[in-house]
Amino acid sequence: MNNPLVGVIMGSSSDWEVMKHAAGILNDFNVSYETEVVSAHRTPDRMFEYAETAIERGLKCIIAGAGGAAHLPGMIAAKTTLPVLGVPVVSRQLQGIDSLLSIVQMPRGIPVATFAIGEAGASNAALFAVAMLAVEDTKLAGLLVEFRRTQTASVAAMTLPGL
Ligand SMILES: Nc1c(C(=O)O)ncn1[C@@H]1O[C@H](COP(=O)(O)O)[C@@H](O)[C@H]1O
Repeated sequence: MNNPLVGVIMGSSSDWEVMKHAAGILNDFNVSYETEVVSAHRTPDRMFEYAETAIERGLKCIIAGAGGAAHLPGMIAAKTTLPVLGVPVVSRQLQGIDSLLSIVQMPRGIPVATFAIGEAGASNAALFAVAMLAVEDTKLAGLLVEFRRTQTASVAAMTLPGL
């Protein structure tokens, strides 16, 4: 693949089961991306370096997933002006409510676009990244229209089991 356009990062390898759904969507749309474990809490220096070099490395946005005290998306957003898309990962004790609130309740001035808890949020964050890139890429825009068309057709074809 070409130089990565999207960074997909997460606080721990244990987040991969959720975050792989973002990677899967980017694969489907043939969007180049990189995946890394970066933690604001456990690898703060690496987190700063990742955010500070993101623009010069050619990234256009960063999808950041974390669970529990999920400060990673907000801290990445604090150190880069790239759009940051936050994915709350389901946590063991509080089922991801803690992750969601940690990501969504940013102070004014440092936004993080926050998605739903878990797999659907990871998929939608990637679809949102695709939509942002598609603004300047007509081929990608066409793929997005096709994706919606296929989705609409598959929902229209849904049947329900009898009683
Ligand atoms: N929320 C964060 C951050 C951070 O925000 O910097 N770093 C790791 N974590 C989260 O800790 C959870 C448990 O991690 P482990 O499974 O490694 O114990 C993960 O969901 C991770 O995202």
